[in-house]
Amino acid sequence: MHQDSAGESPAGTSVAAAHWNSDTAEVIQTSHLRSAGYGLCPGARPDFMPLARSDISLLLEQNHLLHAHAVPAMETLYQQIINTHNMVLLTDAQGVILHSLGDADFLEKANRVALTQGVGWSEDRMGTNAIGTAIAEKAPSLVHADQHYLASNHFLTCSAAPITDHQGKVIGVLDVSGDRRSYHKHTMALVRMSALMIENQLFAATFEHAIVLRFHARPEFIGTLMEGICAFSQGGRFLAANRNGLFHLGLSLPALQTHTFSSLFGLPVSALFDHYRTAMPGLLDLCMHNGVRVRGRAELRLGSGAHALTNPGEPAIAAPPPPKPRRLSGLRYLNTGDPQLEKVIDKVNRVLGRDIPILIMGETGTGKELLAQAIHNDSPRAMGPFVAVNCASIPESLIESELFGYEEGAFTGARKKGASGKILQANGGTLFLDEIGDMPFSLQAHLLRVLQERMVTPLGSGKSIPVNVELICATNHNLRERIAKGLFREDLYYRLNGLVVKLPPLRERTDLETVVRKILSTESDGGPYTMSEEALRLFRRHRWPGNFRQLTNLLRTAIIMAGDEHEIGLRHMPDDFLDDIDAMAELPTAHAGSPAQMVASGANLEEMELSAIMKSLEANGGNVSATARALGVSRNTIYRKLPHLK
Ligand SMILES: Nc1ncnc2c1ncn2[C@@H]1O[C@H](COP(=O)(O)OP(=O)(O)OP(=O)(O)O)[C@@H](O)[C@H]1O
Repeated sequence: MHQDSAGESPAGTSVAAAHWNSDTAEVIQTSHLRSAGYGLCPGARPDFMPLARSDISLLLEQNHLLHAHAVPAMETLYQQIINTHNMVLLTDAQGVILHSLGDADFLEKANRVALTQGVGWSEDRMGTNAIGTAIAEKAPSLVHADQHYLASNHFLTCSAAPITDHQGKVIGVLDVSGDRRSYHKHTMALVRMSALMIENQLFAATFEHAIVLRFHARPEFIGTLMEGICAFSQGGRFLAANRNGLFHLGLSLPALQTHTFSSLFGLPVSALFDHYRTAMPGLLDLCMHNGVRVRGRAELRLGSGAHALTNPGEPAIAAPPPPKPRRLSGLRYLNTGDPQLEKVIDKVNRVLGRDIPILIMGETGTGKELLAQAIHNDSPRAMGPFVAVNCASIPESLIESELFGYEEGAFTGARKKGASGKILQANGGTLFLDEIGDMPFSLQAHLLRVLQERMVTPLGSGKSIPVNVELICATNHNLRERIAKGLFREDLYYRLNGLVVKLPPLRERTDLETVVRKILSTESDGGPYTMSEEALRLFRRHRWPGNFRQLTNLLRTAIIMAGDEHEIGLRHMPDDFLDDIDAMAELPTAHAGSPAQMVASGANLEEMELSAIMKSLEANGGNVSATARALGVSRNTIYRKLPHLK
C-alpha cells in the first residue's frame, strides 16, 4: 500500500487510506508492474504534449456522441465539487482528455498543461493513474498521491470511472482530479453515478428504432439511475441492456441475446401495445424469467425521439411524424446559479408529475422552450413524446388541423390518410404550446373543450379519441391585458395557469459568466475558449434584447472569428453588437421624466430630444439602428447625439 509521509493534512493520504482495501492495493500494485513493463521510470518527466489542434478536432468528431451526452453530467458534477481545487475531466477510450471543467488554480503552471484537452493519460504514457488504470481494469479507479507511478503526479488525487457502451465496451472515462489534500471520500461515488448517468443517456440515444423498457422492482426507482433499461426489436427480440438491466436480469449479455421480451418478462409484445392503447396507461406489472416481479414503463422509439407506445399495425389515423429529437437537458442542467431561476426551478420541481398546467412567461429568447423541454425530461412522462407547437408561427387557417388533426378527405388539400394532430402526437407525454397568447380566439374554445374533456375529435371525424397530455404553455404577452382587450378567453386562461413562472431576462441574471462558459463550451464542442475580462465587463452592462438567442449567436460567431486564439475579446465581436455596446456605454442610468414633466421643470427642446433618444435606446436595448428607425432619424444623428447623453 502506498502511504504518504506522516504529517499529511487531515484531508490527505491518511484519511484517504482508510477507504482503501486490499483489493485496491492489489490493483495499484498490478498497475505499477504494468507501468514498469512499459519501460517507464518513476522519476521521469512525463510527456504533457497535447495533440495538435486538428487532431483534437478529429477526436471530438469521433467522440461526438460521448461528448454531447457527457457535458451536461460533467456540469452537474462540477457544481458538486466547485471550490474544492478539483477538475472534472472526460477522456476517450484511450485516455486522451476531450473536455475539462473547473479551474486549474491549484496546479503549478507546469502541471496545469497535464490536465488539458488533448493530453493522453493512458498507463503506457503516464504510468499508474486513475484514468489509465480505469481503462486497463475496466473498473472505477481511485489513485491517490504516491500511488501514482510517476513522482511528478504525486500531488494529485484522482477518481475515475469508465463509461461503457451497450456492449460493455469502454468508450471513455469520467474523472475528478485535484490536489491530493482535497481528497474527499464521496468523490468516487459521485463520479460513478455521473458515469452511469452518461451511460444511460447514451443507451437511450443508441436505440432509436426499438422498444425500450425501463424497469425496477420498486416503482419509485423507475426514471432514476437505479432503473434497469432493456431494448427490444419491434418484434420483441432482445437487443441490449444497460448496466443495471443486466444486474436485475442476472444473465450475461451473450445469454440474453437468445431471449425475447416474452421469455424475459412473461408477456407477449402485443400485450404492450394493448396496455398503451388505453388513455391513461399505468405502470406495467411484469414477472421476470427468474420469478421476480418488477414494474415497468415501455416506449416505442420510431426514429429521433420517443413515442407513446401504440400498435404500429393498426394506426387509428396516419402515423405521426417523429417529434423533435430529445435534448440532453433536465432542470438541473439549466440551473447555473441565478437565484431568480433557482426559484423557478424549485417551484416547477414541486409540481412535476402532478397534472398541474404550467404557464411560462418571459421575453423572447429567455429559454421558455428549453425550460418546457427540461420539465418534460424530468417528469414521469419523460419517456413519452414532447411535442412543441408555436401558435404564432402557424397560419391561423392551419392551426386547427395542426392541433386537432383531421380525417381523410376532411377538407380540400387534406393529406390522403389524414393526420393525427399535435395533441394526439403528444399522448402520454407533454404538449408545449408556445406563444399561447397568439392562439386565434375562435380556436380557444375548442382547445378548452379538449383540455376539459380529455378527448380529441379530429376534423371531419365523428370519433372522439381519449388523450392524456401534460400541458405547458408559454407567452411573452400579458395575458390579462389580452383578456381585457377581448383577445383571450378568461376561462381558458384559468385552465392554463396552474403554476405561473417567469423566466428572468439575461440582463437580470447573476450567472452570466457561467452561462457564457457553458455556451462557449457547447458551441465549440468543448474547445478551449475563455472570455476576456473586458468583454465580460461589457456583457454585464449590455441589455441583451434577444436574450439567450442573441448571446448564443454572438458567441458562435466570436468562436469562428477567434480561430486559434483561445481568449475571446471585443475584436472578435460583430460590428453591430459593438455599436450597441457603445450606445449603452453612453447611457446614464437614470433619465428625465415624461415630456410634460420636463416642460414643467423648464427643460429646453434639446434636452427633451436627448431624453427621447435615451428612452428609445433603452427600449431598444441600446440598438442604434432600431432607435434610429423608431425615432425616424438616421443612425448618424443618434451617433452625433450620443456624447451629449448624460
Ligand atoms: N440556459 C440556456 N443556456 C444556453 N442556451 C440557452 C439557454 N436558454 C436558452 N438558450 C438558447 O437560446 C435560444 C432560445 O431559447 P428558447 O427557444 O428556449 O427561448 P424562448 O423563450 O422559447 O424564445 P421565443 O419566445 O422567441 O420562442 C435557443 O437556441 C436555446 O438553445
